[in-house]
Amino acid sequence: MLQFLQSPSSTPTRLFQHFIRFPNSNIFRSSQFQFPNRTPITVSMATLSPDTSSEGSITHVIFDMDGLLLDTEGFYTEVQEKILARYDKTFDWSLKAKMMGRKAIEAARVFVEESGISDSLSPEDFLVEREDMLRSLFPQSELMPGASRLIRHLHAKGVPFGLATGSHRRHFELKTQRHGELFKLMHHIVLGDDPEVKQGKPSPDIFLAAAKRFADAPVDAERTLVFEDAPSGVLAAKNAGMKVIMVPDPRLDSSHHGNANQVLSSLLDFNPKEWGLPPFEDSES
Ligand SMILES: O=P(O)(O)OC[C@H](O)CO
Ligand SMILES: [Mg+2]
Repeated sequence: MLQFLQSPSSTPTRLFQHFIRFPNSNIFRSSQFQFPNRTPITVSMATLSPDTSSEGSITHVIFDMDGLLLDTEGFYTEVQEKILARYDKTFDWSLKAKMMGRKAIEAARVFVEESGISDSLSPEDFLVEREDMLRSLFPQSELMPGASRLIRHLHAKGVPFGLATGSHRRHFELKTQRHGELFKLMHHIVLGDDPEVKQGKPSPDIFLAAAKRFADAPVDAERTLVFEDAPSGVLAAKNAGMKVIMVPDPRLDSSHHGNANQVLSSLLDFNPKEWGLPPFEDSES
């Protein structure tokens, strides 16, 4: 049974789920979720089969962090909803989709311009305003379902893996302060304020930098598998020539799924064998 978010304030309940398998073996999953105090939403999600060129070939793995390993995207949403409410505006998922995964200043520019408040609030002032609120929330960050299991599995099997997050150093430290033991298992970590990351996702900079830092670099981009939750991150991985599995929030519009090689509802659904990686020992996948 899948779990979604571990934060008690945002945990949805799955009301029902259907799976339909089509002849090309793509699986379409339709689920209805009930979020606390909200009307139920229905999510249809394609779990795309990996294309044949990726099967059996992955040698290295790169993880995104926010919204993929850590349940932190809700903090950004909460704070940005509060800021926009001051201008009698609503923060919705179409704007969220354009911001997530990006470097802070790049996301800030999108926020003030797309919401139409750039005459009243500069991107820099927006970052200052949200900073106090975020700093008090980030230490509460919880792991996403399946994150610990997957990281510990890859580590135990000797598969090289690293982290590539748009988060800058100060935020990274706050978000991971309760999860240091797990993040220490990463071979290396590339942050959004790394000098080599000239442009944030969807530029490939951060994934190219992460690929260069493996002990056995250079690595083959086509044999590198990225896990991402954000549309900008999926594009960044594809722009780097890598394979990408998207694990999106169910509220993200499914039009953003198309660029990924595979879309999963949860890291718990990942099947390493499909990608030539050692299978989990606690299940048949
Ligand atoms: O999703 P990440 O880990 O690249 O982080 C990006 C921002 O900090 C949050 O959207
Ligand atoms: Mg992310």
